[in-house]
Amino acid sequence: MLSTRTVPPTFTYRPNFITAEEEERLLAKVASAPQPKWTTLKNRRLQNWGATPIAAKNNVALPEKLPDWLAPLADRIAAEVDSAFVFDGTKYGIMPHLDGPAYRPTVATVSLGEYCILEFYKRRNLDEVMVTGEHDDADSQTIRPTPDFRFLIQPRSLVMLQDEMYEGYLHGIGETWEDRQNSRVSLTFRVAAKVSKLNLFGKKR
Ligand SMILES: O=C(O)CCC(=O)C(=O)O
Ligand SMILES: [Fe+2]
Repeated sequence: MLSTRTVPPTFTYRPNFITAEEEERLLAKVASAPQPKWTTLKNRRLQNWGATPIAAKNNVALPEKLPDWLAPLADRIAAEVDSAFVFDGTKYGIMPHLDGPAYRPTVATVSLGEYCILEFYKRRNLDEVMVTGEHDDADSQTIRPTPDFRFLIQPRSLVMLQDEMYEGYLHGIGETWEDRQNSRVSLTFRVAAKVSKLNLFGKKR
């Protein structure tokens, strides 16, 4: 961390939020998901569970339950969490971005397997990229500015970005050049801002 004084209070870091046994169970569940559940991005792949805001539908999400292996963890974070993304592999980092308005301004991330360096950049103007959970590393050739602050995020920890940290700062993950023992898997939990009253079959709930 470069400076504690400038970090807004809406950043939360809880080391050892889950136990090593829970971490192992979650990693096994992620690994056993059926192949079509994975979407491959440039530098990582993702699984989406629960509500997914659909950009083409003005970010309205279809209601969908979290699976049994994610729901208890989501409940421990907040009762209303309805959306989870699983990311695998961040060796090449993630460009600074905002998670965007499709979700309420809180994101909670549980890290598994490996550490990462989470970097924050104060948002300078309102035109800066707005991207949602599926954004990827499209412009990874861009030179990164120096972050305003950065944190070492350990596996099994919980990170929460809320309000000012969610909306007033871009976040990204630094590239890691050294060979690593493990790949990093992250579980990001959010609450969709707008959920449709229709279920998956187009019928009213
Ligand atoms: O993997 C992480 O810790 C965060 C990923 C992220 O920022 C995102 O997918 O929006
Ligand atoms: Fe993000």
